[in-house]
Amino acid sequence: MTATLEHVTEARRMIDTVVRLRGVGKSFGTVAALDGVDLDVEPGEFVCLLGASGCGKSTLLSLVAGLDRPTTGTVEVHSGRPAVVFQEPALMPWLTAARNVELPLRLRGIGKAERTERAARLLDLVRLGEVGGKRPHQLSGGMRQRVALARALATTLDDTETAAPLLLMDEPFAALDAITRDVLQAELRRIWAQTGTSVLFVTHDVREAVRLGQRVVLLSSRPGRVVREWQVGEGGEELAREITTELRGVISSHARG
Ligand SMILES: Nc1ncnc2c1ncn2[C@@H]1O[C@H](COP(=O)(O)OP(=O)(O)OP(=O)(O)O)[C@@H](O)[C@H]1O
Repeated sequence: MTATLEHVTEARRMIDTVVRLRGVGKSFGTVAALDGVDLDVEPGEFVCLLGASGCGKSTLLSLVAGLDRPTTGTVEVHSGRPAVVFQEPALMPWLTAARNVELPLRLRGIGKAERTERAARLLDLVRLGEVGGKRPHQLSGGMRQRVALARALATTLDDTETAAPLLLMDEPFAALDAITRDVLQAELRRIWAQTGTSVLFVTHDVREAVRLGQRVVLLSSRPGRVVREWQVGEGGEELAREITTELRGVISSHARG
């Protein structure tokens, strides 16, 4: 077991980029959603993609997830199974929390004993160890989103494989109340640090981006292009103000255009 984990760590060290986008453009008919986007995500890196509504954030995430193809440019993803978490948890209502987490393992043909054990471990990781037997309607919105996160981790984390894990998150906390959102942001940072997964997190909330990301990438409005990016260090408040000013500039220049 130790040897396997060492192999995994070594292999992850050898991959220098999990996501690499070069000159990516995407058009829907006459609507240019993205244009000339270059973006890298390194193994274990937490990148927040920030932009106003309609700037192409979800489109970019769906290209990385392989749900759609770019019109121009290249999308390379070096991850065995990237997992997506959306704003809505999209759980199967007839399955318990534990069975929902097991689902991606079941689809990969992993046997009952192993998937039960892995699902229990992941539910512990998201601090839902006590509620594995409950169905989605018996859980709060925040708990349902924790189950969705555990299910995504079941998809992308794998003790026995060498591929880098990757979580793609599309405004996953936007539908939650402020207190629950605050708690889940802290939980996500803890889980990211514990699992070493790369995260590409889409948001229109500057504070959320600065709180969560190691790097914040600002997209312009239609077509979405990378305008600027920041490494997040100390002084989050000041950085949030600087990014907000830049975001407002991007929105007003779009409104004039
Ligand atoms: N399947 C599609 N067909 C046609 N137009 C689309 C399609 N998907 C996205 N678009 C358009 O592309 C642009 C970018 O959409 P996208 O959903 O990626 O933006 P977003 O930044 O995620 O927005 P929001 O924050 O509001 O979710 C929008 O103008 C949208 O109307």
